[in-house]
Amino acid sequence: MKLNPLMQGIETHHDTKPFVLFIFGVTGDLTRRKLMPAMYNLYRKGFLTRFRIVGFARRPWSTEYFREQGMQMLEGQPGSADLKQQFIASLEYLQSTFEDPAGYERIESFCDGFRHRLFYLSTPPASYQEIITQLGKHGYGDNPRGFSRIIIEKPFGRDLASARELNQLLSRYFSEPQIFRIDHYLGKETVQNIMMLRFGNAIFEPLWNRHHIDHVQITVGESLGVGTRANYYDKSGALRDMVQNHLFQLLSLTAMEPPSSLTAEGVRGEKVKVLQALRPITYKDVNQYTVRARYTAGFSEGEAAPGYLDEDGVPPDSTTETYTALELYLDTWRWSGVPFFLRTGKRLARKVTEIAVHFKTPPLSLFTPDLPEQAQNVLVIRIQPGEGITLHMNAKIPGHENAMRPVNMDFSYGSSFGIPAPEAYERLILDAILGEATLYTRRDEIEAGWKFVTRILSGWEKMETPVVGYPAGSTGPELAKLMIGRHNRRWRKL
Ligand SMILES: NC(=O)C1=CN([C@@H]2O[C@H](COP(=O)(O)OP(=O)(O)OC[C@H]3O[C@@H](n4cnc5c(N)ncnc54)[C@H](OP(=O)(O)O)[C@@H]3O)[C@@H](O)[C@H]2O)C=CC1
Ligand SMILES: O=C1O[C@H](COP(=O)(O)O)[C@@H](O)[C@H](O)[C@H]1O
Repeated sequence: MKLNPLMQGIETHHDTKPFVLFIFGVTGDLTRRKLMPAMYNLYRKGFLTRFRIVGFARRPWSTEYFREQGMQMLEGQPGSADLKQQFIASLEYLQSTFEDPAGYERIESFCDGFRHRLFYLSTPPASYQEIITQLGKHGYGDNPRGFSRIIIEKPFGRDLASARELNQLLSRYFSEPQIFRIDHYLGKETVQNIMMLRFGNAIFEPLWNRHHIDHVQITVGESLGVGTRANYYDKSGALRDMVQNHLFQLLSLTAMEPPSSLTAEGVRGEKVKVLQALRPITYKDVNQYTVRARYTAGFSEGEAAPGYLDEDGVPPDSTTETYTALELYLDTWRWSGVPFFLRTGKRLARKVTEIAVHFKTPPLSLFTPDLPEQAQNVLVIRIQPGEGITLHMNAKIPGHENAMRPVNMDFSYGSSFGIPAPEAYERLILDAILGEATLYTRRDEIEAGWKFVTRILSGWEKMETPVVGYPAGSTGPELAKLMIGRHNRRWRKL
């Protein structure tokens, strides 16, 4: 493959076939912040040879205006102005509403000279059905001359029934290998590294089970509040927005059995078994194994922060949770009896995503201090920020006594590799172009996750589970501390 002379000399390993990418909802926030920079960076790094990006949205933009906007979307990205102009020249605009069949009839005319097509649905979820049906009815699910793929943003449904409905609709027009359901956590380097850590090193796997592991904590904390997204978020809440997708992906990768191959089917086949092995939380147990909460006024990063109910766009009678914590069990030989504690929330003390594997304490205590918690080895996989892995262990304090204290063994991506990790969307879009689906969620995975979560949602409704408060900028509600405290364990510091 010939490298563009303006490119920065980064070696590429894949050669993509010429394709047209249709972005539905191209005037929206996701395209501006993530998709356009990701496509540009793939181009800059030499992954894309011949391509066209067609923006499909309602606003009366022209192709010229779209290109101007496109340049603005690349502000702050590396590379010369000439390189950016080269990239921008591949943009075209198709103005239409999603409901108007005439818009879809024009799609073919943007494909001249290109055999392969991708349709990216970066739109309000309420529009997915309309767009899929229109694409299907216009025959874009089939493409005898090349590939035709569809990428769908989250949220994929809002419960089991709606996720199934969406899957059924998709399957009328597209086959499973043509469908790419996005979970951007799978595009994060550190998330991909979970499998490398577990299956690329011989030392962890023998310990990775109920004989040696006491419990696992998975935390996705955010310091930001709901921001400008109340309209979407208030109809969703933390359980739907974060647990069903991102936290369940982290759980699956942590708890899965080794796949027999690294193919999409091999990996996804093992991941789905984890979700299927989750012990269901019945409505009677919902208040024991789950916590729901929302932030009240407080201080976040040194500034006064309003409570959720006072955020713009949040209805005064909202009962949406901005925090949830779960105690989960996997009914498998490997994990029987090992609790998995999951928590996620907005407006917490800091932004942190991590998986902490807490190992059992030594069977006999020989050294001081004899504090079980300190003696516990913990392997912390830091997804973000400060990407890396830390092993907490105990070491002798220098001196004449046999005293010990916890110390850390650290691996940091920044200092070990010295190159910035690509943005999640970069990797994910490239994989869709290449037809590689390992980092996308399969139909049965989505449905298994929703099945578990929908049961909790109806339990909350039936038991009228209260939404307790936690101050903005805090480490979460007291109830979550009590939940984990019942087992003489406690959450890691946020
Ligand atoms: N933004 C983010 O950070 C994230 C977003 N997502 C998901 O990505 C998707 C897109 O999000 P986002 O970009 O924020 O959404 P926006 O609301 O910013 O953009 C919506 C887009 O859809 C277009 N649109 C809406 N209705 C119609 C219609 N009837 N006909 C034609 N065009 C229409 C809008 O066009 P116009 O403006 O011209 O009216 C706009 O381009 C959502 O599913 C969201 O959940 C997922 C993770 C993060
Ligand atoms: O999907 C979503 O993820 C973000 C958090 O993503 P991260 O990459 O910053 O960890 C979350 O803020 C948002 O509510 C949710 O829709």
